[in-house]
Amino acid sequence: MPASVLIVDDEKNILLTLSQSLQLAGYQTHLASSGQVALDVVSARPVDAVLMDVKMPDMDGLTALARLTELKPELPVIMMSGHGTIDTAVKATQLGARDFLEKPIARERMLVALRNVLKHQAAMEELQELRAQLGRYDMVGSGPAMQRIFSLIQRTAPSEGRVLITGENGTGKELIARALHQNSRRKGQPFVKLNCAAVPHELIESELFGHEKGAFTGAVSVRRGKFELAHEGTLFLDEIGDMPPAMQAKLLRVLQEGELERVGGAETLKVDVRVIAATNKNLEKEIAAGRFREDLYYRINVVQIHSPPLRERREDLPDLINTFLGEACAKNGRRPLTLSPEALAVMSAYDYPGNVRELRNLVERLAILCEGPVISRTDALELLPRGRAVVVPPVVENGTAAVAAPPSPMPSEAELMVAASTPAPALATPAPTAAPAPAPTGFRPRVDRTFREQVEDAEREIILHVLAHTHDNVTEAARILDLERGHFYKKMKALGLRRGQSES
Ligand SMILES: Nc1ncnc2c1ncn2[C@@H]1O[C@H](COP(=O)(O)OP(=O)(O)OP(=O)(O)O)[C@@H](O)[C@H]1O
Repeated sequence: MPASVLIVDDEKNILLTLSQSLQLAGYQTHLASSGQVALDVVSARPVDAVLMDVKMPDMDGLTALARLTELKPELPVIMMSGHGTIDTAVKATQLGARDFLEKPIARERMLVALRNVLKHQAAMEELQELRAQLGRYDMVGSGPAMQRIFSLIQRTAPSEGRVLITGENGTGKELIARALHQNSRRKGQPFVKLNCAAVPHELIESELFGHEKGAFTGAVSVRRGKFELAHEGTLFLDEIGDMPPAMQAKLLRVLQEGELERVGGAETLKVDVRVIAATNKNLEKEIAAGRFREDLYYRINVVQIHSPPLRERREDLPDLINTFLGEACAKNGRRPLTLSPEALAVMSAYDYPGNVRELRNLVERLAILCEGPVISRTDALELLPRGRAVVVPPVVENGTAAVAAPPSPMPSEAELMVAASTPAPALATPAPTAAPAPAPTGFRPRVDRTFREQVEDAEREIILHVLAHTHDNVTEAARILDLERGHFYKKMKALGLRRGQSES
């Protein structure tokens, strides 16, 4: 997707000339005739960089710059001036401008300045992403359930004992497995993961044990399996309850003897691997139903750690929300948002079927959509899936509930869409006052956005909605929308949407 540049100048000719030059160089452009319109544009749509004149009527460029950096601290702004004095340039830099161009603008100089600021920005975002990924292994929560988990991790990690982690999807089972590895003697060695539910049955043996060249059609070269890759480290077998019975027998042998053969191979290989398994199924029931081997169960279940669903440990919600909110604001270049007690009450009443993963995704949506700086009860209500949010009475100032409110209906899809769509026009023309009446479908056309922009708004909303429903599972979302996965990814990218914290 081309980078988008917002050009701010009160002179129409300059706007058009610069826009033409940038478009020829492959950029997408937005135009604003004043500082105020520029502020509206950046709060309404993704903009990668701003080119702004210093001298403008109404709001001068330096004031607009100060407001812009307050609104979007990460957004790179390049100032332009025909009356460039050292003083203005210094002031602009102090206010956060990344560069300063003198008018008349030399095309090449402008393109170099833009390339530089965008490169710098991309490097900063990558760094933030890495930090966020590292932070993922930090487990948040201080209630009794988490304390019990921490204590079990502390006592079990240094041993060689196999661990079975149980719990619903999204409750942090993988985090627990990683924490066990990180706190074990094996921590400098590999941590290898295999999701048994995600690999087709016919491929699982070669995934685990590897294969020799020519072992089956498609085995064009020798491949080491997860056990070999995890040698001296830890192998995390996620969703072990989905392992096919034939494989369960083969796994049992490796666990008992520490030996394996690659598919199609004659050589016996010795491996030293600590196995940690996880499941969202009740394995005792699976054994009773004949779907899981009892002997394997006893082999993997030396110590069991249960990760309870989030609805059973609501005491951790404030910590989790604050942590995720801080991460999401940093990741999306927003100033920190705070959660009002009313919003916390609404979020605490919801049951989170997708557990912590769902909470993380919801909070990231809040950080992107909420106009802030304080997240209100309405923001929280609009965020939660329709029909599933428990409507709690509003809270009065002293923090206690006011007269019980009648159960207010959840907003309709169309209302949510209008509330979530962005208010500001991209062009310098002020928006006409009267908005068109809603169409018979409930869709409310907007006169301040083009047809294409409104279609994109709707597409963005639909995708976010379905991703929230699938807990950020892109494959599943693509399936629901009947789109090819690659096309769905491209669409997300074109709309400026990112996959957020989803992990498979
Ligand atoms: N206690 C926690 N503190 C911080 N983040 C957490 C916590 N528990 C879970 N998460 C976050 O929730 C998401 C899901 O966690 P994780 O993948 O560990 O769950 P899981 O139980 O293994 O899920 P699945 O069964 O679907 O594989 C991740 O983004 C993880 O960082």
